[in-house]
Amino acid sequence: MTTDGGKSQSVVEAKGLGLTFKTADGDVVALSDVNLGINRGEFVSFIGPSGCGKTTFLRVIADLEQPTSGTITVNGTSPTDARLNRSYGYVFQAPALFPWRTIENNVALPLEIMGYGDADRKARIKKAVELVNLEGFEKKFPWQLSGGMQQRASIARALAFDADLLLMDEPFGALDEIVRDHLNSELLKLWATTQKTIAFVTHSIPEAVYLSTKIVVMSPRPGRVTDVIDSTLPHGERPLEIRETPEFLQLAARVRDGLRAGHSYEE
Ligand SMILES: Nc1ncnc2c1ncn2[C@@H]1O[C@H](COP(=O)(O)OP(=O)(O)OP(=O)(O)O)[C@@H](O)[C@H]1O
Repeated sequence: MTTDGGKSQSVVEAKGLGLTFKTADGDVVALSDVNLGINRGEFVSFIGPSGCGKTTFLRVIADLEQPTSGTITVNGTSPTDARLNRSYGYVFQAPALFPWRTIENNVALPLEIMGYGDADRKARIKKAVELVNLEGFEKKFPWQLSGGMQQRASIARALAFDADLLLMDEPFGALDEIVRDHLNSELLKLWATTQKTIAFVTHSIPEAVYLSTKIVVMSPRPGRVTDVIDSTLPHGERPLEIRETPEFLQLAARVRDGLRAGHSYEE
């Protein structure tokens, strides 16, 4: 296994990565021969049909699943070391906030676990809450907030300890289109401001194209990467209207072609 000691631009490096789940009904090949690099500061989206291994790949990065073949490094180390070094924040599909804790106390949770002192904790909560535009809602409970605001709170929680890498598993999948648009443009701003590296799972072609500097198209049975598209759109903030430009539509068409090629069934 090669490591770069954290010096290079590479945040995630997967080589020949495979993961087969052993189940009562036999083997399930969730990932097969995945070769992929994510560089520092990139916004990488993973798109593909249900069951193609997107979540599994994120979970391997996060050390929540163990690969059965190949290698993967995170920040130049093993995923286990990266986890112990608090190298990433994880945002789940559902907000997963504790209902009995206020927003600020939910954001505080990882900081409490990590043993940050009172003053440091307060400063970090303030900064994270500002980054997701939730000022004024710190004392509210999750159930007093809309779904979009709850998801912003869980992003704030993932940002609170300032990990360089943000893993986001379909964070806006359950939200309506208008709210999703809004959160997409906020997320881009946040990414441009913080210069984090983001790995983002989605089912939506426009979302993947709008957000990403790189789009990884995956296909199921077994989960493999069928196309890696470097975005030609400007990096950094993008107006929502960019989605009507020929360049955007061309990228979207390429993603769609990649998804079609990976499908073994009719639409
Ligand atoms: N713990 C597990 N045990 C057995 N099989 C699993 C396990 N976790 C995932 N799988 C299987 O591995 C495959 C990949 O699952 P994964 O959740 O990574 O797909 P996905 O692309 O994220 O899907 P979705 O878009 O629906 O979230 C699926 O066939 C799934 O059923």
